[in-house]
Amino acid sequence: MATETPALFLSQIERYYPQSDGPLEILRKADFAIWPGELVALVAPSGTGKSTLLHVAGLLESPDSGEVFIGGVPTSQLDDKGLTRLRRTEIGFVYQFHHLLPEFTALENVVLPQRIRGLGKAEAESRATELLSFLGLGDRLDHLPGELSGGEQQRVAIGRAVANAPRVLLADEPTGNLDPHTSLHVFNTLVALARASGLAAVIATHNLDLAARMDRQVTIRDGMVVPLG
Ligand SMILES: Nc1ncnc2c1ncn2[C@@H]1O[C@H](COP(=O)(O)OP(=O)(O)OP(=O)(O)O)[C@@H](O)[C@H]1O
Repeated sequence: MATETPALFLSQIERYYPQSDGPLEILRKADFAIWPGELVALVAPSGTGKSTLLHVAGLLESPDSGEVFIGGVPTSQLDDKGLTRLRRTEIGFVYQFHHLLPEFTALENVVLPQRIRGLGKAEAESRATELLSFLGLGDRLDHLPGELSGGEQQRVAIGRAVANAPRVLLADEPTGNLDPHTSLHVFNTLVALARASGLAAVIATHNLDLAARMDRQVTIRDGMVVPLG
C-alpha cells in the first residue's frame, strides 16, 4: 500500500474562521490520507470540524493553508474552472438531506451530473439505470423525489453522487435524517456500492455501530485528524 497514491491526501490543513475576539481555529495542521478502496468513518463530536474537513476535502472550501491532493494531484493552484472540473469528475457528495431536484425523476437526477460532464443521453441513462437497480430502486426510476420514501430519496442521492464514478465519496451524516432501521439499510447499500466500485469513502457519522463496520475510524481532536479511541 505504501507505494500506492492516496485517493485523497490532506496535508497540513489549517482552517480558521474570523471572529470578533480573534480567529476560531478549526483545523490545525491536519493530515489525513485515504487509499483507493478504503472506507473510513469520521466520528467526532458536534462542532469539532467534520463538515469543515469534508468541505475542504471536497474542494468546496479552500484551506487557509496546506494542500489537498486528489489522486496525487495538488489542487491549491487550480482556478475555479479547474476546481469545478475536479469536483465533477473525482468527488461525489452525499449530504444529510438528499437535495434531489424535485421536478426531476429518480433516473433524471442520476442522469443529470453525467450529462453536465458531457456524456451522451443513452450512456448516461444506462449507467443511471444500472446504479439505481444496484441500489434497489429499479422499479422507482420514473418516480419524483416527492413520491419516494426518505430512505429511497437518500439512495437516489447516493446514486447521483457516484454517477460519474468519482475517485472519492464524501458523505456527511448520510443517514442522520432517517429512522434506525432505514438508516441501517441505506448505510449497508452505500457500503456495498462503495465496495463494489472500489471507491475511497469518508463517511461522517455519529453512529458508532455503523462506524465500526468501516475499515478505519478517525476523529478530530485539537484540530487534527487522529485514530478514534
Ligand atoms: N462560515 C463559518 N464562520 C464561522 N464559524 C464557522 C463557519 N462554519 C463553521 N463554523 C464553526 O466552526 C466549527 C466547526 O463547524 P463544522 O460545521 O465543521 O462542525 P461539525 O463537526 O461538522 O458539526 P456538526 O456535527 O454539528 O455538523 C463550529 O464551531 C462552527 O460554529
